[in-house]
Amino acid sequence: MTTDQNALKRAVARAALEYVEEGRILGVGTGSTVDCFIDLLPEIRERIPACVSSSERSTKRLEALGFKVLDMNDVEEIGVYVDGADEIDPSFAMVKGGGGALTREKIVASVSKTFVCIADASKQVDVLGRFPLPVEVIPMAARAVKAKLEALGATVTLRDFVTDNGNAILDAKGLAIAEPEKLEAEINMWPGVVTVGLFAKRGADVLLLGTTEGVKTFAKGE
Ligand SMILES: O=C(CO)[C@H](O)[C@H](O)COP(=O)(O)O
Repeated sequence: MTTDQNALKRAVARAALEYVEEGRILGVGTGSTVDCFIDLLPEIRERIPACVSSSERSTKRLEALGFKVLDMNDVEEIGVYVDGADEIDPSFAMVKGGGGALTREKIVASVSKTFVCIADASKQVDVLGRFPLPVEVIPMAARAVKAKLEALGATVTLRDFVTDNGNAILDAKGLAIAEPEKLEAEINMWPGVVTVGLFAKRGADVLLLGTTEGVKTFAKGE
């Protein structure tokens, strides 16, 4: 990653602070952009009673800074969820899971009112699929799910990684994802699939995009 890209990540992380609601539980995602966001949170500590987090990695970082991290089962609804993306298309559908946290990310996103995506400009695409699509699977299903992804035309690799949930990740390269919601629904149905890293049915609501001309803000449907 270049220094420029890092600067863009820090800029969108700072812009996301404005979306943190006073007195409400904050949903915190995972990744290098979110790390920048977490590192800025002490500046607005008094606004944040507690957080929920989408990974052990973010939980550790939050707790090291003195934030309370709640169990998702103790939380009914989250106001704002701030997370990154590996790709985002014009309909605000995303590919996520480059950091391996896709399942918990989807769970937190599903109970959040507003999903604020923070991303540098390199993540914006017309059609999803340039970034390999991560699929979290129960380990015994890896071979069967790999074969199904290959039948869709993907080149699939088993990531050398164990998720926070004890599962495996397949990375499917070479899919041009013209209908993300349809593909998300299809892959979700396969036996052994825990989560596909397509966030189309529940995509982002706001995109804060880091560009060389500054942070651009987009709202879904505008
Ligand atoms: O989905 C994710 C982790 O599972 C991340 O949001 C995604 O990989 C983007 O990460 P980064 O901010 O490091 O580019």
